Amino acid sequence: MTSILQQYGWQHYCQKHANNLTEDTIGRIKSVNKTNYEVVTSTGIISGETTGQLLYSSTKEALPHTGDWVQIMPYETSCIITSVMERYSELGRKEAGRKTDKQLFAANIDLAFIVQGLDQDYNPRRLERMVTVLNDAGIETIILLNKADISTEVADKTTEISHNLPNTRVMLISALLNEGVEAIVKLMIPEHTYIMIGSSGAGKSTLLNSLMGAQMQKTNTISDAVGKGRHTTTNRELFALPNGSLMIDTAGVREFGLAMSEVNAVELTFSEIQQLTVQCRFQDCTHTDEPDCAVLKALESGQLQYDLYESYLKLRKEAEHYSATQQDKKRKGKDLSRLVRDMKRQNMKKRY
Ligand SMILES: Nc1nc2c(ncn2[C@@H]2O[C@H](COP(=O)(O)OP(=O)(O)OP(=O)(O)O)[C@@H](O)[C@H]2O)c(=O)[nH]1
Ligand SMILES: [Zn+2]
Repeated sequence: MTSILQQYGWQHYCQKHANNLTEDTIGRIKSVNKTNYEVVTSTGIISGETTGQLLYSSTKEALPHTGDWVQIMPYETSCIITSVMERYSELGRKEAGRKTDKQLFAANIDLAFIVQGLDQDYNPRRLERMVTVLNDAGIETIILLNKADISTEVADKTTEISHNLPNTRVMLISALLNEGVEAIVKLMIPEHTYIMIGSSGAGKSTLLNSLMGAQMQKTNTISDAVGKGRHTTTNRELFALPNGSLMIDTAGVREFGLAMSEVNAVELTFSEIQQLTVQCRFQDCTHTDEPDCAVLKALESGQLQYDLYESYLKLRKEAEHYSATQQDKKRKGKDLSRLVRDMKRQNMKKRY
């Protein structure tokens, strides 16, 4: 019989980070509520708090987050978290109002599903941003275009996204009607951890419901072992699905700013542009004003679309800004938006 820890991916984690810890001293964070944690342990799902030392000696980022594996000391019916174990992936965003601080969403994720509705939620630029962030975090990504049942331009929109993001798998679903969900269930691997991200109203909870089937338990996830009727107000929670996989739901995530360190991630996302860049005359071409730039040529000929190029420049600028290295900082000096405007103007002149 698989233990509850195995169900929550302990063996999968051990394949990534070998260790000789025993199951009774470890746990996995299911949800976070300020300084209180819901922890999956060998004895069940219990509540926990960090030691004072961990709380006061850590940056926000280093504190336990949903999906984290932690070392614990059982204490009566709850536990004390003594340390956070090494993460194999982490997903974060830029903190509002701050320049480079990262706010973590979740840790130890194998694959991310970006859920976007084909209604007014549909926004290719936002998808590109999200894919870029996930590329940067080294997390495999699948785009789920939801609400296929009520959209009129399903084929056009799907083609547009597949064209702009050819390296990212796109799946069409209707979470509400349970269409396309079986295909998702099939590709999920037991013990692997998945996350759903997307705007409020995209259909994440509906999809989670579909994936959970009859076992949906969102409103009563707090273990009775804790004995408190505490209602969960967290917006990030790890669920064990009937298919043996784990899913983190991130309800209410509206803004998804970039917290990228790698400019390369932007290039990876815009593979259409990346393919052109190898044809530029200069290896360090910024594709903004250099002679014999293949990207600029493609823009002129209409082979490359302006909005995609603009999106690329914007994201690259953000990534460069975030990047800590001096070399990258030098490159960000150019007024890219003005440049794009000038180029558009030039193009208009040519046309008329
Ligand atoms: N027509 C249609 N409606 C859907 C579909 N999926 C979700 N909806 C509806 O869209 C609305 C929002 O869905 P939710 O699942 O609550 O969205 P969410 O992404 O969880 O939103 P937050 O919890 O605010 O982050 C609900 O009224 C759903 O019934 C779908 O495939 N088709
Ligand atoms: Zn170039």
